[in-house]
Amino acid sequence: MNHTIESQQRERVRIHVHDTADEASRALAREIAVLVRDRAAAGRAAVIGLATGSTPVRLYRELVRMHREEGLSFKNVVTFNLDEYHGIPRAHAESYWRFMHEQLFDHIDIPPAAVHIPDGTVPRAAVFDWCRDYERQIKEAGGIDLQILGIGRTGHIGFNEPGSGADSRTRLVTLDSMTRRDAARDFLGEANVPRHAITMGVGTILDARRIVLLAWGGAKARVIADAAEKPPSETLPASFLQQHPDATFLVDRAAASELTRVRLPWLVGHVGWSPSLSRRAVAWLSRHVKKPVLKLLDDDYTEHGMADLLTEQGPAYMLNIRIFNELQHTITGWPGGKPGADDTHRPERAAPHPKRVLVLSPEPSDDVLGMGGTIRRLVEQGHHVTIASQTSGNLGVPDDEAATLADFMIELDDSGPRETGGGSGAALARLIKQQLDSKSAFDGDPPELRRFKGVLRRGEERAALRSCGVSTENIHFLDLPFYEQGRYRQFRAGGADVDTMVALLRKLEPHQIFATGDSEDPSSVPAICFDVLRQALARTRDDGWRRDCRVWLYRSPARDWDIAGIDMAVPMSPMELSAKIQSIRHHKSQRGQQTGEAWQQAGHHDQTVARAYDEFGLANYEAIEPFRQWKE
Ligand SMILES: N[C@@H]1[C@@H](O)[C@H](O)[C@@H](COP(=O)(O)O)O[C@@H]1O
Repeated sequence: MNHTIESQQRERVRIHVHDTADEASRALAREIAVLVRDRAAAGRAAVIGLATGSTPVRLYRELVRMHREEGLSFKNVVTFNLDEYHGIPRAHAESYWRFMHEQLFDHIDIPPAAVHIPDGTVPRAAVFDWCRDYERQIKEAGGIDLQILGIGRTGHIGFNEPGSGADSRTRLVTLDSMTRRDAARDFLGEANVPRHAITMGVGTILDARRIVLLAWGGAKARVIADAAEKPPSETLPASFLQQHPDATFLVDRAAASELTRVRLPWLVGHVGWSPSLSRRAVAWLSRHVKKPVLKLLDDDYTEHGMADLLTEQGPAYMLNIRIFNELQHTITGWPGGKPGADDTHRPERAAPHPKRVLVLSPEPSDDVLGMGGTIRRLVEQGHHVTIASQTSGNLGVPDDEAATLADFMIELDDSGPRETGGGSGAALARLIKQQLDSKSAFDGDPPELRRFKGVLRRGEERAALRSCGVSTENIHFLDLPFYEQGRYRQFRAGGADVDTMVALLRKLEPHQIFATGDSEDPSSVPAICFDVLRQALARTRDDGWRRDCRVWLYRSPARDWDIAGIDMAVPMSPMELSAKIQSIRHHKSQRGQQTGEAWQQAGHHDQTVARAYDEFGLANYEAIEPFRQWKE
């Protein structure tokens, strides 16, 4: 394994970091095209192992484009898919069979007989023989030339969960609880996620001549670093790829962010100590040696590879105080700026006051989850707060929630048209009930049902924001078209989405924009919403109001932030935290979709940030909502 340079010395597998997932996907598509064409020229088949999930979607789009625009033919291609849920029919909306056809096979000229996907409908008693036959077919095809992989947060490849050995073969497996939780969104509730799957084994995968594992977004960063830098072990099946002679991880910047060369570069070579890197290093050291910053000694620095930082910016006493002050200055109870105060060391400017503040929420509940406490403060401190929910979020509403509301409306109507007015509402409710009754588990919702579910989320959003003090006329629902016309993993934002965003920005001319989703999985709703904002900001770059506008990022509910990356920390008292939790609980349709309710997670994350500030030697708050300033 001689591929590493100094900064990559901890990496036990080849890793290519691309700026974006699109760029990485295009690079892999080019590699596949070369393989396919070379084999065609030699009169031979190219055997490719394929993966499902959000991750390879961009790759498949690019291959379809190459087929349509560049004449890339798949007539000599044979494919073997990694895995499939067991116990769901092919027609199920979430079957991998359907996924592969919708994403790729229906759009290219691959012969149907050349496509192999594990069969999730094989009866339990026949699975063992079926799996052996799958292995035989792979061998007969000459083995896999190139295997494409995604990675689950448990470190699984295919559905080889922790505990899968390096010599495991194609078989029936039980899904891990984290994997089922991650799939809960697609299946509208964890309870609907199948418990079993058929998957190629780790050994089957390792037999491929070349392997490329793809990963995008910050949620994958930890598992990518572990899979690349820790010794191979069954607890993290992707780590076995280290033992393969030709395996590559192809990742975007966000997914690379936990690699030692990115997170702790001073441990693997000489670095230039920029202010932000010094801050990160000191925060890390304090956590690592479990000492508040003001107690760090020169020896602590030198023993942890930071002697040159001391030489440049020390001694420890001076450096400690400087970083202490920097982090101290991120804390503010005035997220819109403190009017009339000296703002030299405050995260936000004092003037103008009040500010026009725009809070963007990818789906209706993201705003209160990420910054419910801060929204309340901004309103209390007299700012003009407008909230815009970018998408309707209707895909996130379980059927039974819609049924409950429809029943309620029908009941009102049945109890006497005079009192209720009767009429169109109840007629709609009856239509919704009909649609729910006749809907198969395999299909998407008809447009009326989606609108109805959207209305439900609007009601919840208004209730949640009302409890934060925001008045109803300041709540906008953008219903961005990419979401209304799409479904999970198939979203595609376009000009109409950006136009909507630009129109809102120009109407409000905000001094502050709060948004989220910047380093998420690029096919997730928050990431697409952020990208739409980014494009709208690029289009309005020369508008006069932009000179006085700051963009703040709030944290997505699923992840912790290192305190060194926080530019503004808004503390909450125990009362304020419980008020925030009450606001979140108004999003009733979102409850019970997974173990660990959203409000518990949000509270837990805010308390984790507060604890990190405390352990660093700053004030001890109940909870903190963190923000980062975004720069183009
Ligand atoms: N069986 C699939 C894996 O093959 C995939 O890699 C993983 C990650 O999915 P995503 O790409 O959506 O993050 O999900 C599932 O568990």
